[in-house]
Amino acid sequence: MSIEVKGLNKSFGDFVALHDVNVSLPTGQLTALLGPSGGGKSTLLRIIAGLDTADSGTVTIEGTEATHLPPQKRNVGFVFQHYAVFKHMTVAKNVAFGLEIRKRPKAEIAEKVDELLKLVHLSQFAGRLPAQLSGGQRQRMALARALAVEPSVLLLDEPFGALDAKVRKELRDWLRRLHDEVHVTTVFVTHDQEEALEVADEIVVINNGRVEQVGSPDQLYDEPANDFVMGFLGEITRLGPVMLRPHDILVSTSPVPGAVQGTVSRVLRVGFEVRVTVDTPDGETLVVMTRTHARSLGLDTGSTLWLSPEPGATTVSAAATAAL
Ligand SMILES: Nc1ncnc2c1ncn2[C@@H]1O[C@H](COP(=O)(O)OP(=O)(O)OP(=O)(O)O)[C@@H](O)[C@H]1O
Repeated sequence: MSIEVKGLNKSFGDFVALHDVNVSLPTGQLTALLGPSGGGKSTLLRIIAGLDTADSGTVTIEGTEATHLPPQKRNVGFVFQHYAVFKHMTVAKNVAFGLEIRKRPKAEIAEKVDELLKLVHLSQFAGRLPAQLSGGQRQRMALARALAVEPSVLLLDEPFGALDAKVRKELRDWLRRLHDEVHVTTVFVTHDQEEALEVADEIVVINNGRVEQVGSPDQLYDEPANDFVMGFLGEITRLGPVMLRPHDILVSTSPVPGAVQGTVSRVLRVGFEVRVTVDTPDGETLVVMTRTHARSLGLDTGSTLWLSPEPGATTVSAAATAAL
């Protein structure tokens, strides 16, 4: 294991930011810490980096007990959303910085900087100042700088958070490719489920200071541990005793044994999908997504429908979801 976090607790005054957090992250993997704002993702990352201390619990990095080690002794590289770059230094100098303070030989530094700038596709900008780069280019420079000292672990806190959607998506694909090339154990924080599902090998879902589930994108999607995980990864709706995805509901215009009966209150066509809002006799409103054109089913406001989960649909119990 590259990173082992055991029994971690952290409070700020009365506020519990992390509650008995346990995670094991294998070497070489790209892991996302995913969850809503304020859930504790950054606090966990900062404690792994050594920028913050836990009230109790341990952090082990590559087999070394690191709980009380200062950041510079942990062999971690980090990149934060509001990158701290040296504004007066060129891109090449920024990347070389960590190696220079470690007093590496000049030739070795030059070679390493060259190699890293190639890796992040910034070779032609080596002589520019950070202010002369775009936001995405600056983040790539920050990644090259973090990688320069060959950390055993790379920690990224919403590294693309401040960038516009298109650049964000490009950098996301690029990070995945970079990771496939370099294989350094990487942990990144995101509140964007699509980003986590697309990029990560493994996702740690964190909410209210607790780990809700750890798993591959497929595991989380196909076997969500609870309604929170399922709802955070996409839209869910309640159908009788279960929660499920709106497109996993079978619609019938004639009675089906065991199905939930309801009345259509709205039909909305969005491209190839039809979103049908249905009111049930016990006062619930749910949304069904169907690709069949509503007209072919004869659906209209006021129609009666019978709804049941598609065979094989992923469902979680609705018992604990009263608070949703
Ligand atoms: N230094 C601090 N003092 C007091 N409270 C703090 C401090 N740092 C974090 N918190 C609180 O701890 C909780 C978790 O914060 P954290 O930054 O870890 O969340 P997050 O999941 O990373 O959220 P975001 O995506 O918004 O960054 C928040 O409610 C935050 O207000």
